[in-house]
Amino acid sequence: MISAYTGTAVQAAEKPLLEAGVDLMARAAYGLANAVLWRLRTSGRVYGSSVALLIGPGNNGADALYAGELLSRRGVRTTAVLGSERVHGPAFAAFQAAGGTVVRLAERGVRDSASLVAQADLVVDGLLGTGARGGLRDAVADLVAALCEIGGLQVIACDLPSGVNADTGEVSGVVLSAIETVTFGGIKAGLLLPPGEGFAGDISYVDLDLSLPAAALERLDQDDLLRHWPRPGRSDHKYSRGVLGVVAGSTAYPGAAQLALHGALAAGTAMIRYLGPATLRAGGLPPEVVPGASTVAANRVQAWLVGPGVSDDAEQERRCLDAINSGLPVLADAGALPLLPERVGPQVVITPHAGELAALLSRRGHPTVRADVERSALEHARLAAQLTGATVLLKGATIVVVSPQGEVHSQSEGTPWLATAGSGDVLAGILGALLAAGVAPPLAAAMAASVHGRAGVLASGGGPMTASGIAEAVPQVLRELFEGID
Ligand SMILES: NC(=O)C1=CN([C@@H]2O[C@H](COP(=O)(O)OP(=O)(O)OC[C@H]3O[C@@H](n4cnc5c(N)ncnc54)[C@H](O)[C@@H]3O)[C@@H](O)[C@H]2O)[C@@H](O)CC1
Ligand SMILES: [K+]
Repeated sequence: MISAYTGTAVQAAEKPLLEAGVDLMARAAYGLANAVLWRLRTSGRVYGSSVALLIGPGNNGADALYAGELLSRRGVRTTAVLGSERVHGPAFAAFQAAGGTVVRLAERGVRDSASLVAQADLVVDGLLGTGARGGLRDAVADLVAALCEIGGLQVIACDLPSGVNADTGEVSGVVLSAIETVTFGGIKAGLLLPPGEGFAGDISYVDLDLSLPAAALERLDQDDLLRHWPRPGRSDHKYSRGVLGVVAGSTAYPGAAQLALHGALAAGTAMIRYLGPATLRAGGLPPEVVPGASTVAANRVQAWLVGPGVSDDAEQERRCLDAINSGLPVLADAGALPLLPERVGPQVVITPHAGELAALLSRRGHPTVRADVERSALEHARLAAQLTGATVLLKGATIVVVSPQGEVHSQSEGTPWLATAGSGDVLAGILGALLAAGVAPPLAAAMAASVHGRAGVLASGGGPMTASGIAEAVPQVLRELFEGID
């Protein structure tokens, strides 16, 4: 499990150590300098290479300056570009004493400074850290905009990419994309949330031995999947493993039902009862799927998956609503989202993409458009969880899961190739399988997101794939997970 924290929580945890005289900054700078040295070494040489340091007014700039001091002492040509008048005095003095060159943005100007920085082998972004309020401003913003336009820079972010909110991952204004972020004391939640994660690159963690509070966000890893993924025991039979009821598809969209069913079967559901249009029931279903009784109440299941491909079909919509109101664990996706009652119980999971979440919030008196959700994904997912009472899985390159109790997960194992028609239906199937097996909604949502992403990577192999391909890859992902146990 990867745990992440708010900037405020990390700062509060630093306080007692700082008061006890522990030089946390030296440890942070040492970790940062080592990350830079490793990058320089793997790309050729350390001695004689050049590193540009972008320096802001606070302790984040100080970390970068102290790292610059260490690099200078290793024979790296270091140039600090000071973005503001204010700079951490002792760090600045140490950097100069080690032979670092200083350039002031106000004197050198944006264009000249940008071309100087662009010539360096590596750039360290030490402009803003956890003390930032909003994004980069004025000439510093212009400098970063110019650097983004030049492109191709190898940037290492100090603690977090400047302009990314440490707590929420929101991005204000222009941000330099890093190949790596070296973060101190605790991984900041904003590095694992969209859109901030997209700027962070690889995340390296420098442990400062802080006593941290409960995590603000958790990300499941391979061990968590292995620990929690349901596997049949010797005494299990097809019913005891959890029966899933599926209300999906319509005459207009039969494919969505197929994909959701494939997803659920691939993820290990041993018994599925399907409710849908007669055309699909009469031969269009995977052979493993059992046609269910026509009403929700007449089917014995452990969980429901409702909504994929449900459109303009009053009978299917009625079933979706009955399933949502059944009191059983239920995943409501796509066509079921507009049918969601004002409030539901915590056994309900919804899986909107940004546009669907915006529509759901707008229907509940919070006018929202897709771009708002994309800009501050966590805030909107959290609001939807509070308003509806459901666990919310917000789809995207980084998937965010928020429970009505406020637990936050994020997963981003996927590949951009996953953005393909039907991919969400397969995800719904995987998640439905977990709910039917009795996994609690927030954990089920995070595990489904993780396995869907992994299956996408496997199916893609670096190229295009189909949604069916994702479902076909799921058993292999699980086989690799279970390898060597039992
Ligand atoms: N507390 C500590 O001793 C440690 C802190 N560490 C570093 O310290 C950082 C936090 O330091 P600070 O609290 O000084 O925060 P920052 O380095 O983010 O600087 C905040 C200062 O910048 C100014 N500022 C805020 N928003 C701005 C904006 N949008 N544009 C321009 N200026 C703005 C404000 O004057 C504020 O005082 C962490 O990110 C980390 O890099 C590490 O060295 C580990 C130990
Ligand atoms: K930074």
